[in-house]
Amino acid sequence: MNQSKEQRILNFVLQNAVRGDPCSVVDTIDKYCSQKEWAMNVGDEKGKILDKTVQEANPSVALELGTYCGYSAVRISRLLKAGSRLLTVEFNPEFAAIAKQMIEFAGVQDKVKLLEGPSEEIIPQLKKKYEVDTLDFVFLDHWKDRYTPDTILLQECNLLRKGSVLLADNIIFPGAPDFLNYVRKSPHFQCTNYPSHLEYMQVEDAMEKAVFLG
Ligand SMILES: Cc1ncccc1-c1cc(O)c2nc[nH]c(=O)c2c1
Ligand SMILES: [Mg+2]
Repeated sequence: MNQSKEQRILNFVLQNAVRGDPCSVVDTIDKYCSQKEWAMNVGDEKGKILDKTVQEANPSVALELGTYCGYSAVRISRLLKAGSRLLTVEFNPEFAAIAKQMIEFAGVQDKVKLLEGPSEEIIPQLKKKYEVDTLDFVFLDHWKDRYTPDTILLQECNLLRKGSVLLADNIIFPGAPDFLNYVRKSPHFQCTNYPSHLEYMQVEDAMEKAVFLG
């Protein structure tokens, strides 16, 4: 049975990155996906915007929607202070299996909890099942059609507090026009746009930061 692209990415990391070194895992994925096979990791250019936003938020509890191979889970968790945690949600079981191994190889498994299933089912479970009070940071990088309903669901579940930071990938490509419209028109969010490029390509993309105002 021939391997998936995601398995090939993981194998390249296992053979070329340094176990327990999150930066080397991130750099090795970027090397493979820029030189060998494109894949939908946030990448290094938008990754630097993610880094700055995470460092500014300095979250105790962070949520990622869309784990994929674990690139941004490793990238985010490497910046978390002691005792902080990242919950990352992946719907696709094959991707979740790859990400689990990627997270363990990077040595960040004590900071990262990988939750497998649809975001609309997992978000309502965060308070009771995963002992979340409120979320300090949310990275939206799953499916563009879920950005708006999941942002509404986070509010309905009282998971956001004054100052909670949402950061959304792929605002231009593939694009999330309804999400952009929703957060920019809402009196409950203060928005900032960060122009960038699609990972590993010279195609325009952008990230949008939306800070919840309560
Ligand atoms: C897959 C793809 N093809 C061409 C252009 C862009 C994409 C693309 C890029 C991403 O960063 C994505 N992030 C999360 N979820 C996605 O579905 C996704 C899709
Ligand atoms: Mg993306």
